[in-house]
Order: sequence, then structure tokens, then C-alpha cells
Amino acid sequence: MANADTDTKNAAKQEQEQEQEQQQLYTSRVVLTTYPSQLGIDPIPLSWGASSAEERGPVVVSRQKDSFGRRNAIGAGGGSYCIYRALAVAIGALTPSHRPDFRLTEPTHSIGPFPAWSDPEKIVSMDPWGHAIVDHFSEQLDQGIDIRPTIAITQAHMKLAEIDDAIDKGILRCDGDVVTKSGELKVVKVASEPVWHLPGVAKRFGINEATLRRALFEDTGGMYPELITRPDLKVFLPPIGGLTVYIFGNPAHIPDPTKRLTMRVHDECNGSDVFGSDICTCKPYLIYSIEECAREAQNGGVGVVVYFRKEGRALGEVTKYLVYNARKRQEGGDTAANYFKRTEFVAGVKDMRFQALMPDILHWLGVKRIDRFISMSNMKYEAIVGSGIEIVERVSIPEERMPADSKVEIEAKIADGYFTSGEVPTEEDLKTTKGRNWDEIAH
Ligand SMILES: Nc1nc2c(ncn2[C@@H]2O[C@H](COP(=O)(O)OP(=O)(O)OP(=O)(O)O)[C@@H](O)[C@H]2O)c(=O)[nH]1
Ligand SMILES: [Zn+2]
Repeated sequence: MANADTDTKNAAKQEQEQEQEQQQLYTSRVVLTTYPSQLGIDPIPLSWGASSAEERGPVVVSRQKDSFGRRNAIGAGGGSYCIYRALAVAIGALTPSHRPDFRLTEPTHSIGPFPAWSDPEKIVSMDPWGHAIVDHFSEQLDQGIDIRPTIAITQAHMKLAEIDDAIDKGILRCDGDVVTKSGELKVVKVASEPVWHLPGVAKRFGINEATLRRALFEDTGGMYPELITRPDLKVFLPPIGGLTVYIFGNPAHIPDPTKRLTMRVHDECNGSDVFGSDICTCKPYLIYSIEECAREAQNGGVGVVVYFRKEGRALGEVTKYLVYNARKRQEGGDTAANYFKRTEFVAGVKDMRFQALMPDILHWLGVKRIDRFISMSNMKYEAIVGSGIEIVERVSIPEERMPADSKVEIEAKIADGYFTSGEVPTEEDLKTTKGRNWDEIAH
């Protein structure tokens, strides 16, 4: 009995300590969700697609004291990194009320504004004014509203072994401008985090906003109840990765119809892009596109690579590796004929990238026409052309750049509708195009 008493006392003490620890960080009680008519809820007006930033209004998602009632967006800033911020706060490394000091952080280059920034339907998955909050919303910032940038623009030099190689082979020259005398690529970089205007996103996919809200609520483990309780809030910051734009040459040339534009839109493949895995064409295609972009800039045009964080066709790397295993273990070996089928067996679909939102960044950059599009993807092509941007030429990966084991992937893709300037494989080709089996890897 005495032991049970002590246990109860200890448990109560622990609970009290936990409560105190929480109160040190958060002075108010937990607010599980909010409602439009709730006392103190008074969102800053947000008019998506308005003709100026000031008329549009700032995106406010912060739950800090002075911002909570004025929030006009659901979710959290920082994309997937909001979880790390939560950890930093929980362990006491960051005060929940921290506000960034934006001095000296302004963009290195000016981009836009373009007409698409004020079109409520052309850009629905990012905040076109996300890099310019200090310029346009200083009044609200001064009032203590916690507004965060969702876009940042900087510049850098890139040094890549493959580019050194291309210079040595005479494929690319050092012009002292786009490619420095020591073989570095000069780039302007833009990082962008997702900001979704839910009615616009729903319309892009041809579904109801309510269906979209319900699916987002359910498949995030019920993480954002306001998706359901706040139909008046139209903007959602999802906890997913964003994108990076690499611009070779002068960014002002991108919207200029008298200048040529070479472009690749690339989806992340960490295993290949960074670690050189040879089962797909991702890294060689990316490197090829960087060379082509640099060359276009050297010839007076401009090159753009957009890098999306959509690992494994947005299925994630775990699913991707499960599929690799199934492909290599299946009876008859790893054939092009079964490539997509194996993915569908595991994931239920062969691709979750759904390129419909992808052209937003191109409209943000002011792209009107792409002279050379370095991609074979029919999904990317259709999304871009369907959004009103002209593509003049589509460029496949040169045969000699394909790694040996990637034949399976490339033939399966071509058979599935990807563009090729070469031959379309027959049914028989698909059965006989085989990847390396694991025994060969071991020897
Ligand atoms: N699930 C899965 N994803 C893969 C596999 N191989 C490559 N990927 C992913 O497929 C995507 C390839 O994207 P991109 O390099 O942009 O190429 P693409 O859309 O296929 O078309 P291109 O523009 O012609 O290269 C990346 O997200 C890769 O991580 C695979 O076997 N399984
Ligand atoms: Zn890949």
C-alpha cells in the first residue's frame, strides 16, 4: 500500500513538473483549433491574386502572441523544417517568441513583379511576394505581426567535378563570366517554400476545395484541424519540401522574348544526384542540363534549372528502395516491361509528383517561352504547355550519358509516353531490356 501511495505521489509530482516546464514556454492554455466566429479571431485580410502586394496582404501563419488572432493561413512556416523548430523550442534552444532580424537579408537580384503574380490562378502553390515582405509589409512587421519570408534570392559560385571534366574535354569553355577562369559556375539561386492557395490548388486538380481539405486533414494524421474548422482561411503552408532555382546568366533575360532560354525541371533523386547511384539517369541528365544552361548563357541567353524536393517521384526513398528490391528479385529479372508495375504494386500509383503545380515557379520567374527543354517527361511537358508557356524544342539525354543500369528505366518511360528523339521500344524490347542482377553487383 505504502508503495502504491509513493507511486501516486511521484506521478503527481512529475505531472506538476511537466506542467511547470510547459508553462515556462507557453503561458496560455492549448488552443486545439480556432473557429471563424471565435472571440479574438480577426484575420488580416488576404486577397489572393490582388494587383499589388499591399492589396494582397501578408501571409501570416505564426501562432505567436501578437499574431495568433491575426493569422490568415493554416499550417506552419518553414515547410518540413517546422518540426525542427518545434524541437529547438522544446529543448530551450529557441524562445517561442523569437522574431528574425531581417537586416542585410534582402535579395541580391531583382525578379519581377510579373503579371502572373497578380493572377489568382497562374500561381497557387507559392507566395509571389514571399521574398519581399520587408518592402511591402513593414507596417505590419512594426506592429509586431510575425511575417516570415517564404522565398530568398542569393548568388553563389558552383564547383563541380563533372564540370571540370567537361572543361578539360572542351565541352564547356571558361569565359570568365558565366564560367570563371578557374572553372566555377556563377549562379543566382532562389529558394522557395510552398504556400498553397487551397481554392486554386483544388481547381488545378479539378476537385472540390472541401475534398482537398478533408484529404489533407486525414493524411496528415489530423495535424491541422483548421483545414476543417476554418473554411474562411484559404491559404495553407504544407509541411513538405520546396524547390531551388539555379539561374545561369542574367535573370533579367528570363522574361525577355529576344533572349533564348534553356531549362530543366528536375525532381530530387538523392541516390543518384548526390551519391552517384547508376540505376537511373537523374544525375547525368542534371549535369547535362547544367552544361547546356551554362552554354546558353555564354551565347547571350539564359539557363535555368529548377530542383524540386520530390524524392522518388514524391513516393519517398523508402518506397523507392522497396521497389528496387522487388525489381531485382522478380522472376525473369529486372525488365523494362515490369518497371512501372513494380512501383504500382508497392505504392498503389507509379508517380505522385502530379506536375500540375510545378509551372507556378516558371510563371513567377516570368517565363513565356522555353527554347530548349531538357527533359523527356510528357507529364512535365503537358503541365508547362497547358499553363500557357511555349516549349520550342525538347531535348533527350544523349545516349552516351546513360548509365548501364538505367536502360530499364528509360525504356519503360519512353514506352509509357516520355518523349524521345530516338526509337520507341517494342513490347519485345521491353521484355528483353534487363537491368543488372545483384549477383553481378557482388562480383
Ligand atoms: N519511386 C521511384 N522513383 C524513382 C525511381 N527512379 C527514379 N525515381 C524518381 O523519379 C524522379 C525522376 O525525376 P526527374 O529526374 O525530374 O525525371 P523525370 O520526371 O522522370 O523525367 P526527365 O525530365 O525526362 O528526366 C525523381 O523524383 C527520382 O527520385 C524508381 O525506381 N522508383
Ligand atoms: Zn534517379
